[in-house]
Amino acid sequence: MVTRQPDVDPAVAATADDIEAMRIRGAATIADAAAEALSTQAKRSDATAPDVFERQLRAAAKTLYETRPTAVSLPNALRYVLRGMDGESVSALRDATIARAEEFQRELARAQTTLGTVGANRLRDGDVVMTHCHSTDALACLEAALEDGKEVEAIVKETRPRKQGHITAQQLREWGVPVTLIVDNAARRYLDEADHVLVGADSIAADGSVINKIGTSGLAVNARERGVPVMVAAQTIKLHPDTMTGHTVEIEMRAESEVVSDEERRTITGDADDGLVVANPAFDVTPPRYVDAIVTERGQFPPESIVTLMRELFGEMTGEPWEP
Ligand SMILES: O=P(O)(O)OC[C@H]1O[C@H](OP(=O)(O)O)[C@H](O)[C@@H]1O
Repeated sequence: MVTRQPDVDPAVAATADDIEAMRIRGAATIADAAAEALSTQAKRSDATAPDVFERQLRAAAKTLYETRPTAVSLPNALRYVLRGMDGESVSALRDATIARAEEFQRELARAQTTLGTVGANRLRDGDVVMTHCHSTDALACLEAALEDGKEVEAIVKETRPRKQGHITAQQLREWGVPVTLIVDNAARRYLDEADHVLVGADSIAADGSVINKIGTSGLAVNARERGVPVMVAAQTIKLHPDTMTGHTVEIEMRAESEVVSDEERRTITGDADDGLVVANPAFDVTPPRYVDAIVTERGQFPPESIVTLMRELFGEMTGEPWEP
C-alpha cells in the first residue's frame, strides 16, 4: 500500500493503489490517470484557504508519485499539472489546476497520435514487426500504418512474468493483424522472420538509453546480431530530465509472487524454505548502440541525439515533482 498523505481524497488514494497494483499500467496510461487524479483532488478539495488547497494538491502528487519508481511519465505529468496551479483564491487555483490537467491529457493523446504517424512511416507494406510487452505508443505506430492501408503482421512476445504480450495480441487481433504469439525464449529464432523490433519505453535517459520492460535489452542485442532494426516509440513525456544531471533511473523490483506461487516455492525449497531468492526486476536498460530510432511526436531521433530534445523541452530540472 502507498503511504497515505493527510488530506488526500479517497479517489486519489484509489488511483494510487491501482497504479501500484498495475490495474492501471503502461507509462502513458499512468500519466493520464495521475493528471485525472490531481484534477479530482482539485474538484473535491474542501480547502477554504489557498495555502491549504496547494498543500492538498502537493500531498496528492506525492501519494501518486510513490506508487512506482521507473516510468518518468508519472513525475513529468505531476510536475506539468502542478506548474499550472496558479491563482490568488481557492476557486482560481481550482479552475487553473483542472484546466491544466485537461490540457495535459489532451496533449498526451495528441502526442501519441502524431508519434504514430511518424512511426508508421518507418513501416512498409507487408512488414513483420516483433513486439515486447504492451505499449500504447508502439501500438499507435501500427494503428497508423494500418490506417495508411499497409498490411503488417506481428510476432508478439509473451513477456513474462505478467504476460502483457497478451494485451498486445488481443489489440492487434481486434485490428485484424495476423499475430504469432511466442514465448520470450523463442525471440531469437523468430527474429529471422521480423523486419522490425518495435517497443515502447518507460523512461529515456539523456545518453539515449531506453528503460523498458524487462527483456527489452536482450531482445535488442539479439536484433542487432540478426540485423533487425530496433524502433522505440516514446512520447517526449518519457524523457527523463533528471538524467541530464547525472541521476540514474531506479529499476522497480516487484513481488516474487509474480514469478513463483507459494506452492512452487515450497516445491523448490522443501520445508527448509530458505536459501532461495526470487528476483523480479520489472525493467532493464538498453544501451543506445542497440537502438536504431526513438520515435516521438517531435519526429524520430537517433538515441544519441535525444539529449538535445530533452534540454529544449525540460531545461535543467531539479527537485521533487510536488515541490514548488
Ligand atoms: O506508455 P506506453 O507506450 O503505453 O507503455 C510504455 C511501457 O510501459 C509498460 O510498463 P508497465 O506495464 O507499466 O510495467 C511497458 O514497459 C511499456 O513498454
